Amino acid sequence: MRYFPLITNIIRNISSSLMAKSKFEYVKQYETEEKLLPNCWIVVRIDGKGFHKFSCKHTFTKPNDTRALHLMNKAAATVMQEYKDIVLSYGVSDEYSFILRKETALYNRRKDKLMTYLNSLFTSSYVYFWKDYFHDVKLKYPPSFDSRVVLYPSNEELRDYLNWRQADCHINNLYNTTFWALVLKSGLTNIEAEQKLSGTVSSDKNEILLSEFGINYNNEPELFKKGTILLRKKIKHPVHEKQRHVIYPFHEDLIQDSFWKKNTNILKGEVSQDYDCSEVDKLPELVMQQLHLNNALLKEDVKE
Ligand SMILES: Nc1nc2c(ncn2[C@@H]2O[C@H](COP(=O)(O)OP(=O)(O)OP(=O)(O)O)[C@@H](O)[C@H]2O)c(=O)[nH]1
Ligand SMILES: [Mg+2]
Ligand SMILES: [Mg+2]
Repeated sequence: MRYFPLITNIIRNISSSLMAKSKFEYVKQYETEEKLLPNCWIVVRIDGKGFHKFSCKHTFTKPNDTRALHLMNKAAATVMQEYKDIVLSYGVSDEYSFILRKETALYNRRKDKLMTYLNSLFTSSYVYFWKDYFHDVKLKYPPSFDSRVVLYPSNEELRDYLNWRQADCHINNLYNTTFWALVLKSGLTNIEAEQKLSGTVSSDKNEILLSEFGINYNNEPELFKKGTILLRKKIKHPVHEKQRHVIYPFHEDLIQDSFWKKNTNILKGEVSQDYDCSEVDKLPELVMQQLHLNNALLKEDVKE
């Protein structure tokens, strides 16, 4: 009988902790969830936090670092492979926009779920694949990205959104190309270069590039001038000829109607389209990786 008080104590403790669970659970009611409007295009745009500093710390090439841009594309392609309702992604500099088809029912269109899953998969992929693009350049600290969701009710607004981002890419790239030519090739200070460019229009910058540096801006890489459009395409595997879905990078003008006439599936909300990539040896590296091919292997296989 002398154990009785001990046992009652234990029972009291267990029951009070059980009660505590239900007593505290009311806080769950404070959670809210936002469902995105039906029948609207969903755009999730992510952007690197403080990439001005990040690019300096990791000695990115100025004004464009091809390794960094390809790493961004790899991270975005990883997101598209996971989320099939993304019909198009557009990337430039330290940002990427993901376009989900109007009808998507992914996570019941819960805003928090969509935004945080896309962002965290992008961010972890950026870190995960870092060494494949930067090799012996060590990642000095963990990068992070912000994200926002924007809804567009019409195709016209969606197209204008993408036009806006690509026009921004063009304006910034023309400015940066001229600015860094003045600093790195003519020895101007940053302030002098800024002063020289203030008040100039596009044609003035084209003229400076051509007359002072012999650079024809039109011949700059499309990756820099247009950014990257990722689309899901069905292509014929170059070796065993089976149809395969891949995320394919394009560096084209999406402001033109011709882009939308070629890629009719996007506005219809169809997630992929057949693509005839007849020039096998010109397959982008990003696609080669998805087909588990490397250049040497491909050449051998194609010869056979
Ligand atoms: N050198 C170099 N810098 C780059 C490259 N891509 C992006 N950056 C840098 O990243 C910056 C991105 O611009 P923002 O996103 O407006 O600025 P941020 O510093 O990231 O600041 P927040 O986005 O407001 O956190 C550019 O201004 C560049 O400094 C690149 O290829 N080469
Ligand atoms: Mg940024
Ligand atoms: Mg940015």
